[in-house]
Amino acid sequence: MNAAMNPTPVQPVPQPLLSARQLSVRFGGVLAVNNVSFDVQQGEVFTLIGPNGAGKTTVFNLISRIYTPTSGEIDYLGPQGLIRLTEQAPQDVAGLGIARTFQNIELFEHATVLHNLLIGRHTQRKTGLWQDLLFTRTAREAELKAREKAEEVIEFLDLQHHRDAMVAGLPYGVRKVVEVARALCTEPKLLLLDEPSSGLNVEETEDMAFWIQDIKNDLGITVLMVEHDMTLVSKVSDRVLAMNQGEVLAMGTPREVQSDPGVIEAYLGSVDDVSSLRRQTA
Ligand SMILES: Nc1ncnc2c1ncn2[C@@H]1O[C@H](COP(=O)(O)OP(=O)(O)OP(=O)(O)O)[C@@H](O)[C@H]1O
Repeated sequence: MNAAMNPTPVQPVPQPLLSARQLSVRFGGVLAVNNVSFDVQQGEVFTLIGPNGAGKTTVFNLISRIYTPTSGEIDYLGPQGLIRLTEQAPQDVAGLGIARTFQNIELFEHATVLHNLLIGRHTQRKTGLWQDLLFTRTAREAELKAREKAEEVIEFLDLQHHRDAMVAGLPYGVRKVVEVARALCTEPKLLLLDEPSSGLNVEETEDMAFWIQDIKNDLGITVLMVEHDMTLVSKVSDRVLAMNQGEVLAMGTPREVQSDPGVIEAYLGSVDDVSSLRRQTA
């Protein structure tokens, strides 16, 4: 058999988990997002950075379906195959394997850590109201599975010590981890983290970086985050998308984006800021 009859096998290109195409969002006279396209690959940590008002949160809210784009679309490789995410109802997003945390923690303050996790898991429940009320076998099995998952996540994120504590009494850094835990209880394919380091001190931010790496490496979950702390961004991101005034400025590895002249000028502003960024990411 000659070489022409036995060609080198072509490696299949992995399908992106999420593909945003030419997204634009207009709020009255403000073009918050202008023709933004990007792919998020399966298993990567993809981070949106940019100065205040760049449009990061708006892009984030398009993915979690809080907003609908003025134009453009987002495709997503969900548990049932490729779907047009921008056509899904907001309340269906969690059921599609997309979980999120919030910049300002949104937990039930007067419930324990375990109960918050069980509530988070509720989006996965396939049982109906009557099954739950009558506590049928299916409902019992779902309840058992929810508890197993919650315990597994508590152990994974080292929250055993806080398992039965009221959220209201926990330090802020622990609450941030509980929010991540609640999201993980839904067994997401895509985890959206909105400024995971906001409000955390240096040590807590380092811990958060470890958790994000473990979530990616040990659980194989794809992470898309908005983040300002460049130390955290550089440590955990595979790729970074820098935005400014609603537009894409640069996309690439943290190092590539950080040395992009457009990013340095628009995002960092001054030479002092650039040196401080280099020190942080060295
Ligand atoms: N619901 C809204 N109604 C009107 N304007 C909005 C709305 N949401 C965002 N904007 C505007 O869109 C632009 C982009 O805002 P966005 O919150 O997406 O930026 P950001 O990059 O997340 O900023 P930050 O880092 O401060 O959170 C800003 O000019 C903002 O004022």
